[in-house]
Amino acid sequence: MASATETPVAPAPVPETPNAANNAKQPPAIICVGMAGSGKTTFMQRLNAHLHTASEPPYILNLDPAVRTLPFSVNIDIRDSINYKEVMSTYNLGPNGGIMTCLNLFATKVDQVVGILETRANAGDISRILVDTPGQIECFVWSASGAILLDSIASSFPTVVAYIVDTPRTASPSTFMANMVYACSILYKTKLPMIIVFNKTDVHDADFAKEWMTDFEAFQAALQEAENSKDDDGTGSGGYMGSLLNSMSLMLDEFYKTLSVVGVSAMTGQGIDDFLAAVDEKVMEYNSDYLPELVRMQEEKKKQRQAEKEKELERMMADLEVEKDKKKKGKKSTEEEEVGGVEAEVLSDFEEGSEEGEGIVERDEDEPPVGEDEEGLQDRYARALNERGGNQEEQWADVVRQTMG
Ligand SMILES: Nc1nc2c(ncn2[C@@H]2O[C@H](COP(=O)(O)OP(=O)(O)OP(=O)(O)O)[C@@H](O)[C@H]2O)c(=O)[nH]1
Repeated sequence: MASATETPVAPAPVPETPNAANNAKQPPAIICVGMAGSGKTTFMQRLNAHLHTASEPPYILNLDPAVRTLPFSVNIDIRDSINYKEVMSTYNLGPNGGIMTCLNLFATKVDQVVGILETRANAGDISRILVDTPGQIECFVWSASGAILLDSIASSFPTVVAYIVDTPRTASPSTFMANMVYACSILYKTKLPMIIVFNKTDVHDADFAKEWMTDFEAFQAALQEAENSKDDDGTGSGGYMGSLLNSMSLMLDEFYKTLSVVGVSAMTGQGIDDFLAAVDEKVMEYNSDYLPELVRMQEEKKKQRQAEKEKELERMMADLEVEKDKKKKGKKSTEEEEVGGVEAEVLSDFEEGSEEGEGIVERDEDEPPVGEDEEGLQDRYARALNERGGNQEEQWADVVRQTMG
């Protein structure tokens, strides 16, 4: 079976270094992630209706290729450019592989998508960008293409992740903890400001969750109670599970401090204003904490790429030099062959350890006797000096020029 990774994955586009001042003025992008059935689509529908009523129309982006129908109109839809069923059958993929492959294909168009968003944002006719994502969170958050899409949006717009939680199904300490660990992993992966949205509060109030997140002892008490009985999953939390949850809740205490928490009902619209207030708060956090870090990281990447380019150039130049040297050497050895081998002649003049001369090279008959040549040169200097007037230094310079030249 072909794997999703065999299909083209977008070469990580290099988002332009974000302009901090410009980014701060852009409308916020809200990325809705959450487990299947948590109510992402219904939440987006409610948010869309709410913003339209307030005459602040959002711009909607759907990144879920597998969704059949959406109860609101979408401005950019992954399904318009990629057919999920066709991708599955072409590449012989299962549902998750199909989603990942669609995202991979769509990520190759991310520049166009961000370009469209920027044009609309600059025209000033959108208040927020809402992004719906597949319920299979890992297909989006942990995939290369998901990261490319997120990074590209986040480098152009103040971006906030809204993690939607199905509140009634999170009422037991163990499922609550599992959800929080998942949220923590998303925060760790995206490094974006996050809002935990406890949805379906019309069915189950989210106060218990807020309490567990702020009061460690309250969570411990709930844990103890679950240990003593069977929790609503019928699994219980006794034994090692209890102590594991205990330690995890301690660890997550720090994580909770970085979050905004709101309870909403996508069905009734309750809590939507609180959510929008939390978005404004997180946009401030994006501008103060995330953006400078993003700029720093992208500057670093740019430098790294520049250094790599320079290294590549150096290597290329070195290769060229080697080629040149090789050519020169080739030429020289041909010349040497032509003149009968200069090196061979030199070696024959210095017959090391030979019986006749013990390493002393005998001079040819036509060579002047040793020392005569040097004396001749000195004589010539002296003669020239005597022939010239002027001070000694000038004379000497002239002589040197004459004799050497
Ligand atoms: N009572 C109640 N039900 C809700 C609420 N929000 C969503 N639901 C229901 O939860 C179910 C799942 O909602 P969706 O919006 O499709 O959830 P989703 O997260 O988009 O699902 P996937 O696209 O499959 O990941 C639907 O039956 C909704 O009607 C809510 O606030 N209250």
